[in-house]
Amino acid sequence: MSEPVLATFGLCKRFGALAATDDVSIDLKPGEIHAIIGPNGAGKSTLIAQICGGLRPDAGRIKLLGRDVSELSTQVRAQAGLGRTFQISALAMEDTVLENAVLGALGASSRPWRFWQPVLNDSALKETAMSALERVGLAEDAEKRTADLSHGQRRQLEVAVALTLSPKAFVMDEPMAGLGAEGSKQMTGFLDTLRAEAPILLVEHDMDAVFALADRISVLVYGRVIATGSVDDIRQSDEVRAAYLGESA
Ligand SMILES: Nc1ncnc2c1ncn2[C@@H]1O[C@H](COP(=O)(O)OP(=O)(O)OP(=O)(O)O)[C@@H](O)[C@H]1O
Repeated sequence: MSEPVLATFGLCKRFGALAATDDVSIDLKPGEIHAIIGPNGAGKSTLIAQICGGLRPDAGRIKLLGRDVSELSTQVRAQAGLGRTFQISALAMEDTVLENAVLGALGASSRPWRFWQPVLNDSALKETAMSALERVGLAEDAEKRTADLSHGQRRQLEVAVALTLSPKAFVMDEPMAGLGAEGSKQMTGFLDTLRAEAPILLVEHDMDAVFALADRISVLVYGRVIATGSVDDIRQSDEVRAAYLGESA
């Protein structure tokens, strides 16, 4: 069986008396999309923040490609291959599409920040950024102001920014949010192709997308993983239906 690209071991995070994540051990295997679902407040964002380095776990470890990254900063984890997209856009709206992508590529660059040279004159960074924009179908919009993109295009740009880091694993927080039916369908198709590049840990409320994409689903309820399995396993689980799916049925 193939080694996981990303794995958590017993992650815990408490906010006062509340266990936002409680002994969460999940993994992400090469080529797969592993979806994390759960009701509002289940701990999904807390889990992602711990994996990506924004929140320090009270207990537990995180490994990326077998390397313990638990003590590393968000930026170093990104440079080590953790590609992240956010629930709320982290793009600079007044900058162009290309500038946003170049800034992403700069995060991956191991060269020191050459502030005497305008970033956009760095042809290597620009090339990396343009090739990421091409991958997501935004090359023709490179000179547009990011604020002038549609919501769906901004989501694609976020993926392009993550792509500039040549990620070994993606962690995506609700990439379908606000996209509408057609946009979700397009993004679903895109993520389906992206898994060949790097596996995706996908937090998503859009169950059509989750059921279409996920190789495995883990269900988080009150900070605990109550089930992990295939789409069929999860759909047929009485425990999951009672705890989660039943809510919206
Ligand atoms: N900084 C914080 N301080 C206190 N409580 C917090 C903090 N962050 C999250 N929580 C609480 O921890 C629990 C888990 O929150 P989290 O945002 O991780 O859930 P979620 O599954 O991502 O929810 P949603 O689907 O609504 O995004 C919630 O009860 C939330 O109120």
